[in-house]
Amino acid sequence: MAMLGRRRAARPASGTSGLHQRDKAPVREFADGDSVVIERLAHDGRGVAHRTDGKALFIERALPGERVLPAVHRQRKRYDEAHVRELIETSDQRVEPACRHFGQCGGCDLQHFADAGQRQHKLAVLGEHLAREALTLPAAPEVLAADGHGYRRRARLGVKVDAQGGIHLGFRAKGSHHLLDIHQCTILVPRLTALLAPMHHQLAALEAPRHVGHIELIDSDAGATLVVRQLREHAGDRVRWQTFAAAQGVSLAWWLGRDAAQLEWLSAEPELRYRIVADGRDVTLTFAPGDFVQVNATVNQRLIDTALTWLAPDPAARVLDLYAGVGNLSLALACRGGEVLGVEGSPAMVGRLAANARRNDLGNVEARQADLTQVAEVCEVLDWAPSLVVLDPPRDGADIVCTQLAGSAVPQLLYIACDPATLARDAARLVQGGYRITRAAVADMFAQTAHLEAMLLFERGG
Ligand SMILES: C[S@@+](CC[C@H](N)C(=O)[O-])C[C@H]1O[C@@H](n2cnc3c(N)ncnc32)[C@H](O)[C@@H]1O
Repeated sequence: MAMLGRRRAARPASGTSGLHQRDKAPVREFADGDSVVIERLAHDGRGVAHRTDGKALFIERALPGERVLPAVHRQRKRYDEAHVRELIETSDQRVEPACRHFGQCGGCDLQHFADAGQRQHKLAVLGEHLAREALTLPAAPEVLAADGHGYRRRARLGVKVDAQGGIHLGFRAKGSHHLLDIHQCTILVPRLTALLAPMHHQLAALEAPRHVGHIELIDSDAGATLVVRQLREHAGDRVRWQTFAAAQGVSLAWWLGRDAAQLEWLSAEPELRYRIVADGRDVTLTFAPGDFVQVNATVNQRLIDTALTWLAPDPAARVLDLYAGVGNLSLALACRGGEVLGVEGSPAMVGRLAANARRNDLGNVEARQADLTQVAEVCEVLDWAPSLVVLDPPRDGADIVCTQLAGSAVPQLLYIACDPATLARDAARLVQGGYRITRAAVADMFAQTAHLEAMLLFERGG
C-alpha cells in the first residue's frame, strides 16, 4: 500500500490528525536523522518500520508510506513500541479523527485512516492470515461496508470512583486498565451518544456511585435502554435512576447484586427488538440484555443479504445454523422455505430463537441447545443431515466443529468469523478435508477499529 502524499514541513506531533493525546514518556527519543518510513500496518493497526540496526518498531497512529520521527515508549527484546514524535511526510490517506478522544480511548485504532484505507488494510489482514495457512482466495473478497460512524448499537461503559471521589464513566484507555472519561463517541448510534453527558450528571447526583459497576447501552427498535450493573441495593439511588430514565425517555434495568446478579426492570420492560429483511420480508428479532446481537445493523443486513445470495437455499434445503444466537441468520435463511435447525449454546437464547421463529410464523425453524466445543454434541447435530451449514462462532473459532465437518459430506459451508486468525486455522482444516474456498467477503462491522468480520464460502469437490 504505497500512499505517500504531499510533503509537509516538519512539525510537532501534538494536535494533528490523531497524533496528539499521548502523554507516555518516551524511553528513547530518536535524533532528527533517525526518521523511519512506515512499511505497512500491523494487524492491530500500528505502523511497522525498521531502525537502521534492523530492529522492528510498532508505531501508534502512523500510516503506510509516512516518514516519522518516532519516540519509543516501550522496549522489548525483538521490537520496540513507539509513538510519533514528529510527522515528516504524511500519507494522503490520513484524515482528521472525528472523535476528540481518539488516541487516548482504547475503543478505536484507525480513525486517522480514510475509510477506503481501513478496508484495504482489513482485506490485507485476511489474506495474510490465510497465507500463513498456505490458503489462497479464488478472487478478491467483496467488501460489505456502511457508514463508518454512528453505527454501534450496543456498548458497555465502565464506572469508577477514584481515591479523590472523582466519578468516571467511559472506556478503557488505550493499552491500560485505566478508565478514560468519555463525553463523545462518534461510533455509537446518535441516540446512545446523546446519553453520555446526561449519564455523567446522573452519576454525579447519586448518593452511592461506588455501587455502580458498569452501564450497558443498548439501542433497539424500542428505543434506548440502559442496563446498570448495580452491585448493592440503594433505595435512594433506585428512585434517582427511575427519575433519570423517565426524564430521558429511556428504558432502565439493574443487574442487581454482587454475585449471581438478577435483572430487574426499573422502568416498564421494553420489548428489545430489531428488524432484518430477508428477500423483501420483514423479520423481527427480540433479545434480552446479555444476549449476543451484531453491533452494526447495516452491515448485519449486508451480511444476511450476502449469505442468502451465496447459499441460495431452496425449499428442499436443510440448513444447519451453528452458533445461532437469537436467530439472526436462522430466520433469514428460513424465509426461503427449507428446514432450518438453529443451534446455540445459551439456553436462554435458544428459547428466544424459538420464540422469534414463532413470532415470524416460521414453523420450519427448530431451535436446539448444544455446546459446540463437545465432540459428542457436535456429532449429534451433524446427524441431522444438513445440506448446508452456516457457522458464526465467537473469537475462539470452531475447532471441534470444523474437525467434524472436514470429514463430512455437507456440500456447502458458510463460515462467518470475527477473528481472522481462528478462521484461517479452521479453514485450513476444512481444506485438508477436501473443501475449497469459493467466495470471500470482508464485512466492515467494526469501522474505525482494527477488528474485522470475514465470510468464507466452502464447497466440496471440484
Ligand atoms: C458471534 S455470535 C453469532 C450469533 C448469531 N449467528 C448472530 O448472527 O447474531 C456467537 C454465538 O455463539 C454462541 N456460543 C458461544 N459459545 C458456544 C458454544 N460452545 N456452543 C454453542 N454456542 C456457543 C454465543 O452464545 C453466541 O450467540
